[in-house]
Amino acid sequence: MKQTVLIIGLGLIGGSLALGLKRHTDVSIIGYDASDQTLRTAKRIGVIDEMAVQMEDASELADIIIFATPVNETIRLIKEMPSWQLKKNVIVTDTGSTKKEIMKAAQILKEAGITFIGGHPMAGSHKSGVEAARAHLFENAFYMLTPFENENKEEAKVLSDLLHVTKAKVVQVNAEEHDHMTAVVSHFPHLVAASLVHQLAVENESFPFTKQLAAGGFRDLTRIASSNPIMWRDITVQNRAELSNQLQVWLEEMKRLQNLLLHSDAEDIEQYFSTAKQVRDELPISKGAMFAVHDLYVDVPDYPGVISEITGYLANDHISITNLRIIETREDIFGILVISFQTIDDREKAVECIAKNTTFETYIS
Ligand SMILES: NC(=O)C1=CN([C@@H]2O[C@H](COP(=O)(O)OP(=O)(O)OC[C@H]3O[C@@H](n4cnc5c(N)ncnc54)[C@H](O)[C@@H]3O)[C@@H](O)[C@H]2O)C=CC1
Ligand SMILES: O=C(O)C(=O)Cc1ccc(O)cc1
Repeated sequence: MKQTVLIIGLGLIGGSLALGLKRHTDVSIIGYDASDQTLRTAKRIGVIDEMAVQMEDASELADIIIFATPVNETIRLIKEMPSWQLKKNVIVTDTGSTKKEIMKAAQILKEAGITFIGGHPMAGSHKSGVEAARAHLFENAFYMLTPFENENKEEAKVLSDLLHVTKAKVVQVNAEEHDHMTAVVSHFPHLVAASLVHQLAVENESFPFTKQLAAGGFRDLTRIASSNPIMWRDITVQNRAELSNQLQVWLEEMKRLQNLLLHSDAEDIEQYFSTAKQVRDELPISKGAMFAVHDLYVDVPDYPGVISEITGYLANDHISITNLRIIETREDIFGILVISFQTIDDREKAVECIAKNTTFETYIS
């Protein structure tokens, strides 16, 4: 039976879900966004099948309603929902980065006999907006569902089956556990990234050249500080208690580091980095999670036009690249061209394409 899915909020996550869910042949996607321009763009670039002019009217037609709005806005809309005309068996879910406050607000839906199952795909990026949406965003990433305890087992199965097509790994957790774990691996790191950028801004006043030197490590560590401030304001406000606990743990860790710096010998300092390296190296990094960048290294001779030659071959085979840089070029020897792709699949096609057209060696770090 054909399912109608209404997605409210057509930014990075709502747009990516719409594109992912379109892989179902028997699902029709209606989209709504508070921004008229976003709504029109979503229709024009084929992210949604139909535009909803009024959210409340479209909700009458939906079997599944997905809120992909900033988390404070999601709570506001959930509170309005009992006055909407909805299908009897509708399943309502969201994609918000926090779950406790959202589940608390959704009590009102439970009391009105409307099924609500919280959701959070653990994949995304610092980018926002419908133009950044990608069908493959959720591939291999965990997608957490937070149904009310001992409720909606069948509906959770319907939702999992629907989401399966995105190739995400759907798991169920409770909202408290969710907010604790995401504070550790996502929300608190965001505060640290923002604070490092603030530290650089202050430093830059006395040493303006510092900013120019902010390369590799600093950029890797602070990429997420370029995310949407409104989204992170809402997440921080909703997960304040967990974040404040994490901050306390961090301050204690910084105290330990301060002692190490001031009083320990080189061996203990090395041990600190070794333990961190070991734990970091053993992290189970999922292939598709988060903002994946798949680099391909190409040994290229240093002659004029070599880069356009390679990008030309890739363009002929319709392989999109997301970034391009050269590390180390010296006259008369091979340089290393690093090409970034959005998917592993694109990178594999690029390896074949370069092998077909050139004698340049390619390798993956
Ligand atoms: N960006 C990320 O990496 C991830 C974000 N999330 C969560 O997903 C949700 C959406 O985030 P993004 O897609 O990144 O944000 P976004 O900023 O790209 O898109 C949000 C969209 O919601 C629309 N919107 C705002 N208020 C609205 C309202 N009242 N009615 C209808 N539309 C409204 C905006 O116009 C915008 O198009 C947030 O709750 C966020 O916490 C979850 C996982 C990853
Ligand atoms: O850009 C990144 O690496 C992210 O961490 C994206 C992200 C942002 C918010 C989430 O709730 C989940 C993932």
